[in-house]
Amino acid sequence: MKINKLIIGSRGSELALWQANFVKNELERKNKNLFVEIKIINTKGDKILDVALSKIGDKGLFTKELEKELLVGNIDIAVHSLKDLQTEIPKGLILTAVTKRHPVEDVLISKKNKTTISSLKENAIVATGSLRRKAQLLHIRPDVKTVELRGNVPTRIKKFLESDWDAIILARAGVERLKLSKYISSYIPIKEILPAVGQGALGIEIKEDNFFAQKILESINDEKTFVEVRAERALLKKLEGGCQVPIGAYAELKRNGLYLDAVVVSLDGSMTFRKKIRGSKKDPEKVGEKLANQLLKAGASIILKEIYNK
Ligand SMILES: NCc1[nH]cc(CCC(=O)O)c1CC(=O)O
Repeated sequence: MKINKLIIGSRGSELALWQANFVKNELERKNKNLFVEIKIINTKGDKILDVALSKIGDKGLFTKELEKELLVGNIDIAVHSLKDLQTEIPKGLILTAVTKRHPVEDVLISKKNKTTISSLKENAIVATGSLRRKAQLLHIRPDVKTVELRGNVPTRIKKFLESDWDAIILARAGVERLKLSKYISSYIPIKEILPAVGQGALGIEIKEDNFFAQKILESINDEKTFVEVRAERALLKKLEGGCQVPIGAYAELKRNGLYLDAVVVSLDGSMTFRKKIRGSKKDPEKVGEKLANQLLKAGASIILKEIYNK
């Protein structure tokens, strides 16, 4: 009996390892005689911990080292949080599969249960490193003061508990995967804060000529999620955004079509452009590009120009 082996490369954070182990277990469950090993690879994003993400401004901060290892053949599979994976995949690599999405929304963590964005006290202090969260939050609550927050998910929660801040915002997916749900005060409705493109899904990258890995990974691909995130990623690509731009988007494949809802917000929250369209699931990229163009035309181009020129 032949035993086949695949090597997953993963960042070393607790969340990344949870995700890599999830993929390993799913692959081994669905493919008898397959053995999957996990190899930890440190990325620039894991090393630079004292600078605001928005200031490092480097696309592929959490992914480049993993991609190098793929290209030289030291690993077969890179597992990423899809939202950290840049829209432009390097030559020689492909995004071959995405896993079924976790609930996509962000959550509010405060020191009191059930706190929501609207029930935060006046002039509350909210910590977040994400321009997307900050801008959308300020749009609803211009009185709120935001402060920078970085680090892995458990570190951010720890920093929060030791601080005098009123709340922090995190992705529901990461908090729930690490079994930290008891800290969640409320789920933030999509109509208040749109998630990051790809939030809640795992993106699986391989070398384009690794046909064995490609075949095996079909077993864990979720086609519905793939169609949704293709629309979201096409929108982001058209808006030329990396992970550090105030853009939120959420696509949903329903019986009667592919819906895409997206927003571009100025950094201080004062200006916002939000639109939703429905298109065909047969061409998700077209849906993403169409909505991006509509947003640009409506005025989002002013916001993006200002940000990219900085
Ligand atoms: N930017 C870091 C990051 N990348 C993926 C997740 C959570 C998992 C996901 O959204 O899929 C997080 C933490 C967070 O934003 O709270």
